Amino acid sequence: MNEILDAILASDTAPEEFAALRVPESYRAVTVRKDEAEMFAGLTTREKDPRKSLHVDEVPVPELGPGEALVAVMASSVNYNSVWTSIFEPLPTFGFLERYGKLSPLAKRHDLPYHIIGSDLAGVVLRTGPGVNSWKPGAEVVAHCLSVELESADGHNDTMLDPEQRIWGFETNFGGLAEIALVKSNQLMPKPTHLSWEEAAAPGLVNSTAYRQLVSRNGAGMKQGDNVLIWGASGGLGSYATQFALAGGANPVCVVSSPQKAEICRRMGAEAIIDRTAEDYKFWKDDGTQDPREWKRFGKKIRELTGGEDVDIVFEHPGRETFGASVYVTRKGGTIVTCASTSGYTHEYDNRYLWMSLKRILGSHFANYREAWEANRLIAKGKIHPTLSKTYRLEDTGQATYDVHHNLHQGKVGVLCLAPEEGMGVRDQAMREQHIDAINLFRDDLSERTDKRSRDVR
Ligand SMILES: C/C=C/C(=O)SCCNC(=O)CCNC(=O)[C@H](O)C(C)(C)COP(=O)(O)OP(=O)(O)OC[C@H]1O[C@@H](n2cnc3c(N)ncnc32)[C@H](O)[C@@H]1OP(=O)(O)O
Ligand SMILES: NC(=O)C1=CN([C@@H]2O[C@H](COP(=O)(O)OP(=O)(O)OC[C@H]3O[C@@H](n4cnc5c(N)ncnc54)[C@H](OP(=O)(O)O)[C@@H]3O)[C@@H](O)[C@H]2O)C=CC1
Repeated sequence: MNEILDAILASDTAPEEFAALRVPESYRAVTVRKDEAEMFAGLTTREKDPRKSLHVDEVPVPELGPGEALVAVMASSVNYNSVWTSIFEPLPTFGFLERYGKLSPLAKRHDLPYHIIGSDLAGVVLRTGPGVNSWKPGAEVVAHCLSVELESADGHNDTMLDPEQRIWGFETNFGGLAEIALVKSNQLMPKPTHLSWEEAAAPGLVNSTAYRQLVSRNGAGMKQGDNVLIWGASGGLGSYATQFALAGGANPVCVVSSPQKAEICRRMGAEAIIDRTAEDYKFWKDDGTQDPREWKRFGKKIRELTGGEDVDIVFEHPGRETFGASVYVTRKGGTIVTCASTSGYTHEYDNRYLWMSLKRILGSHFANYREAWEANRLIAKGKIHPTLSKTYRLEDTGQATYDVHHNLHQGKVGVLCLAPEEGMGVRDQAMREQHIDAINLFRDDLSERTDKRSRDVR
């Protein structure tokens, strides 16, 4: 592994030298273990502690198949699906691996008693399998997390509709929170040259998801001037949705839960911000009854901020707790676009407000190949920026995941895999300088941001 790291850090290693490097037999990876899937039985969701279920194990390098690549992972990031996996909710992920394993002998490799998690990476291609021509050893890449087989016509227009669609590192094995990852080569995209490894690894999953959900014609198809209500506007998904709204000429109405998060939204350029903690909305009177007066109070607040207008689009993901309010506050003919249900997946809303006002609810999930590519291109062009706030070592992924589980984080949380420290891997310093303030906007404090500007990055 040291030889691989030296070759990457040298930054002028030729592709043929990368191809000649010996791939080790094993590597360190963050795993959950099948025999621990019941370890949190009887505990509440909040009590389930990722620090107990996530391990850093030495695992064998998987056999490389046709159309695949082995990537040396410099950095990865924590996604909320890392939280779901680590608390074995809503299902232990081993069922996904077992089902995938039935597909073919190659897919059977994924069905193991341990699951290497992680759905983002930035790193360097080490080896490619038969049939891979576009990517060579030594290429600096990021990977999106769409794994598809594409043997069925169902997915030929929109690869998210493939019946064998899976999220890499969640529904497949050999994910990105590791020193080496196995991906299909179609997941690979060029690493943005102005970003460090951990910055480049941060946007992938959430940026692509927000792009489809909000911008793409497969999602809400946001247009200039739209009012867009964004829940968790400084969180993983929301921090990209807010940027897309601002960059696309829409008006984000950002919902957050603290003055610090409100300040981050302001720094991004948003003006309409609601602190849900300060406003103390109680959309539910008890576990089974919502309070429409609270929906109305929320709607009035939105109207105050928009000059009397209702929202064209609600960017939904909290789910059960907010969904009734989201349907209520959407304007006539508007769209509630949802990709998740963090607070509970059985939603309740008053359907009269949906049909009488001709609103629509739209389901959205990750992004197809093309959308993921377009979302990464926007990062590479400096139109949309990573929202990395903090970076952990691979050994501390449990703590990093705990932070996200308990909503202690801002934006995205990064993990250094092979990268020995933050700030490495920048290839276009001039472009970085142009965007440095935006890149560091989510960093914890100003002094850290100043450090990052002046550090001599490799
Ligand atoms: C990019 C990042 C994303 C995120 O972070 S998303 C958030 C994290 N993800 C989640 O929380 C989702 C986790 N996944 C799940 O909870 C489950 O994954 C699903 C609920 C989505 C699906 O569960 P399943 O048990 O796989 O569902 P079934 O499709 O109901 O399959 C069971 C059997 O039911 C059959 N079936 C499906 N639809 C029908 C139908 N309409 N009529 C009759 N049968 C049906 C199937 O074929 C299959 O059958 P057979 O067991 O024999 O294979
Ligand atoms: N289908 C898909 O493709 C994808 C789905 N997801 C899912 O989306 C969800 C969010 O992911 P992500 O943005 O990365 O997570 P984060 O935790 O980074 O951000 C979510 C934000 O939502 C807000 N929030 C959480 N709970 C509630 C609540 N009960 N009411 C109102 N706001 C709430 C919080 O912001 P604040 O406290 O400031 O209000 C929080 O910061 C997860 O369930 C994840 O699994 C994520 C990516 C892709």
